[in-house]
Amino acid sequence: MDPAQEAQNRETFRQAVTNTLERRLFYIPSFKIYRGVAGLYDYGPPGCAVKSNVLAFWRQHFVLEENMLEVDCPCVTPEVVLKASGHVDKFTDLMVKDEKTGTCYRADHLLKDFCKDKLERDPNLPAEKAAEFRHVLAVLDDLSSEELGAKIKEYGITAPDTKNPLSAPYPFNLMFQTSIGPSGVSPGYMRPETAQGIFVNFKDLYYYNGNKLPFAAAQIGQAFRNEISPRQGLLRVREFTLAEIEHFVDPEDKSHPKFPDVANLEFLMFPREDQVAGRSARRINIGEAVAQGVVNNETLGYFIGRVYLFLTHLGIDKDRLRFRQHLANEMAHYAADCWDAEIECSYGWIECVGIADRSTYDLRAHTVRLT
Ligand SMILES: Nc1ncnc2c1ncn2[C@@H]1O[C@H](COP(=O)(O)OP(=O)(O)OP(=O)(O)O)[C@@H](O)[C@H]1O
Repeated sequence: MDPAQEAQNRETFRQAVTNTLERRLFYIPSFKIYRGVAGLYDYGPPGCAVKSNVLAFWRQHFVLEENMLEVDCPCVTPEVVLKASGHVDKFTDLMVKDEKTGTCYRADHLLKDFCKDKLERDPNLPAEKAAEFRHVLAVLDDLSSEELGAKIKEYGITAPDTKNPLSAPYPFNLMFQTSIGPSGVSPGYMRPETAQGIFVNFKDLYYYNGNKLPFAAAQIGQAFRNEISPRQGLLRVREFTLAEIEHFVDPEDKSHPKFPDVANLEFLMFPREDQVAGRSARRINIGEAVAQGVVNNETLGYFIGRVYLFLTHLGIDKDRLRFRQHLANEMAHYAADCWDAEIECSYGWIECVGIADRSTYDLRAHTVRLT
């Protein structure tokens, strides 16, 4: 089937599924009677039931089976915590503005849409150009602000709704700001991740664990990100439930006693080198990936394996599940190595779980702030 027809069929199928889910109240655009707010959704009765089943299984698979220490921390977080963690200065996406209307777009999304559209819908695209667009898609997350701006200019990309020219890309902080208390002098943010609640409690949790490493702490709760232009339905929203684990390990010894339990698993992996070279994801044995240094250490490998088991038990097709290593620039400000579990759906490969070796970044950051 030609690519344009395939893209059209995918769109029609997705529309049908979306309509059914909305009609049956799996989810509803929030504040719909007031015309809604982009990126905010309510779950109706069946949606609540699915969500609560998934979270119950998550708690069983990770927290209970691994004896993790569960915590439950506030969503409103004082600025000092998120300043120390780096989120105030670095939790940004690159944004471009329609120069006439001021409408904002995520710069990387516009470039991605442009390249995908050319590849899918232009039957006369020369092979050389097709290879170039494929390369841009492969390294998209690695592009700097200047490189993104240059590509947008080179390809003549304009605002999707008006075709007006776009500004140069600039960073936009994704956190919702607020103030704590009536005086307005105590700034705070709605947490963009639940992990910081675990890090600031590290000392007490370590004590609770008998002053012994390794141990893991877990938290399920709401996270808030003021996404620039949310789309893709429930996949990219401004408030969502995160289930996070922080596993604390001796930085000099990242072996994991239960690694042999997962070492024989084999699944699709997409290491950094393969992405840059334009190769496809391939089946790799996780034991070998760790032995060859493709995955940095046993602890990271163990959790990649456990996430694979979690997702496939939930019913995710193993042929549509891959673990993709972050490119060098793509990694969040805190990560030393990072692998995303991505699931292929009608929007393409979508990140569903991030598994990062955050090294000592967070504990150091809070320690430095307090000394
Ligand atoms: N706006 C969002 N809406 C829904 N889920 C999200 C959103 N942002 C992140 N997630 C999910 O939370 C997980 C952990 O977030 P993480 O900080 O790793 O995302 P991220 O790498 O910042 O996302 P991206 O780079 O795509 O913006 C992701 O794997 C993703 O599944």
